[in-house]
Amino acid sequence: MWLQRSVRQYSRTIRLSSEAIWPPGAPQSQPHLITTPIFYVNAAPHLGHVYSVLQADAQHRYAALYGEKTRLSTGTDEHGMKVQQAAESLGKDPYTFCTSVSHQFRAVFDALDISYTDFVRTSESRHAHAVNHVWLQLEEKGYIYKGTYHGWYCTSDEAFLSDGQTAMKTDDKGNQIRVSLESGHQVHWMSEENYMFRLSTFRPLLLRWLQTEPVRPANFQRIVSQWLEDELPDLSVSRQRSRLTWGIPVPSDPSHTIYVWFDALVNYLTASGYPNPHLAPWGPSTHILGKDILRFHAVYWPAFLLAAGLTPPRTLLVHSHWTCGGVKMSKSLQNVVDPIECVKSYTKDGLRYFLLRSGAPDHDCDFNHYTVRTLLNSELADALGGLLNRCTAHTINPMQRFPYYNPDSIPSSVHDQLQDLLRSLLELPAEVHQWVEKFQVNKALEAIDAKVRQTNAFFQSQAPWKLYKGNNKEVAWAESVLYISLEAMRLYATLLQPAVPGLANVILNRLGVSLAHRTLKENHFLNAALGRHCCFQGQSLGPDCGLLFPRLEKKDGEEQFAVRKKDYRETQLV
Ligand SMILES: Nc1ncnc2c1ncn2[C@@H]1O[C@H](COP(=O)(O)OP(=O)(O)OP(=O)(O)O)[C@@H](O)[C@H]1O
Repeated sequence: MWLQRSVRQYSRTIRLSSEAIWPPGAPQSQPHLITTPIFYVNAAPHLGHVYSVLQADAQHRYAALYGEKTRLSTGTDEHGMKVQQAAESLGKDPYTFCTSVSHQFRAVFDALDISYTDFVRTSESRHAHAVNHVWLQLEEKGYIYKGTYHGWYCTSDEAFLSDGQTAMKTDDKGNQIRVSLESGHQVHWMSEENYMFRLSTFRPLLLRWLQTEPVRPANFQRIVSQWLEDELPDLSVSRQRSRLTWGIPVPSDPSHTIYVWFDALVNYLTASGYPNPHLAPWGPSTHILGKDILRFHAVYWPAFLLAAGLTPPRTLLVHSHWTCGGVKMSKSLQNVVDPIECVKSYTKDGLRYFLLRSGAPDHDCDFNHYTVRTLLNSELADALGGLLNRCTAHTINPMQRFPYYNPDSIPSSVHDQLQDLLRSLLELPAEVHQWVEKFQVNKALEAIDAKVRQTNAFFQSQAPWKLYKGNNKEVAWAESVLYISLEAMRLYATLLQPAVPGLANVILNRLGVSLAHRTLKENHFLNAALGRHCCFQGQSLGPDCGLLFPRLEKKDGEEQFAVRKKDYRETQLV
């Protein structure tokens, strides 16, 4: 609250006529906003972009498991020099070029079942309206002034850099060039009269915000703390229009174009409906982003929000990079993997599972097809698919139902093993919750996989198919083993919905679980084993779904597919 200005103060500074755009109505409260970065449309989407979006989608779907309403916003960042140049090189006008690439991003997100509730294009008029509005507020409050920027500019990253953020390198032609230390891209000296934002003023407030530990995992929070140890220079927030025409003009001075990162970051406000006076202005937000854009989100963005009298982000969830041959997968290096090709090879849920299960937020991961195939075969085809098949196969479950659990049937020799299994199953939702909170969905999936294997081992050790041939007590124990395994499967499928919604849906349909029983809110598992009523006992299974995830075979030449590999090591510095 110490950061939030009143709605009245916020609306007092409105100069543009919002009434012309939004009809009058009562302000509505805003559900928590989860966002991906918006993606720069200078080239087609690759697997790295998909990873950011999948992480956000998993957070959004996970909140829904607990009945929490969130919104998920993504989109495309369409202004700036790189897009202007990419369009020129193809002889297209920038808007036509942006539209076609933006559609490609959207098609990829749709192919992966990303449940976004808004897709913002920065070329939309609602976005220009939001950007103008923020700019005018900042200008009116004296946070924007005209000055002269002297310093390094990296067009590739659209970033202003200090001397210390650059280094000299020798390019492949033997020339000495200056590059950004962070990205390796070449920088150029720039001296230009433009508009400056008083970033320096906001250092104390940013330090206070940082005390709320908004940046996760902790290693990235430490990086931001280090940045804020030094004084912050003011930030150039415009380019002369004569140099950059493809962008939003400064509202009070059309001879300048608004800096592309100022423009892009405001997309999060656009997604919240800002500056619609009939909506609550800006609620809690969680931004998911790659580590390459941490400074923009952890320094500039909260400063812009604070300057506009709005609350800084509640959480920044930062992830590391996918690499190809040890080098960051990136559009400009062209060492990219095509997500659509991957969906064709591994299925939508296969790709989702691999990326979320293998990608780690705190360190880079290398992509290769052998690892994908091995992981999916082991965890989805063999372990998860195997368990589903075991407890639903007609030979083992001829009645095709959840059987009754009988505590008197438990053999004394199995007592400890059963207690262990039940305890670990009942602890699983809390364990998963803790990993998701820490932005370690990979660990959450690892925990689920471990329990799937434990359940498989339990099933195998009890061999219910043999017990069915024995006495009444043995048959009752066989039914109890089946009940526990089906309930475990129901738990896994429920918890897997945020990561692999399609596969989870297949499992829950096969188990005959109604939509009302698919959340974690007021949904209990293994009730009968805990001596409580369980509505699933005696309930029929759903229709047979066949193999859950057929094993993947190695394809000839798969090493080449989708990796459009120029010699990126050579091009890295030019
Ligand atoms: N290799 C990657 N691994 C993980 N995430 C990535 C990767 N590349 C891009 N992203 C995600 O997409 C966001 C936008 O990336 P961007 O559009 O700059 O892609 P890029 O391929 O690095 O482009 P360029 O080569 O032009 O710098 C990143 O901040 C990050 O969230």
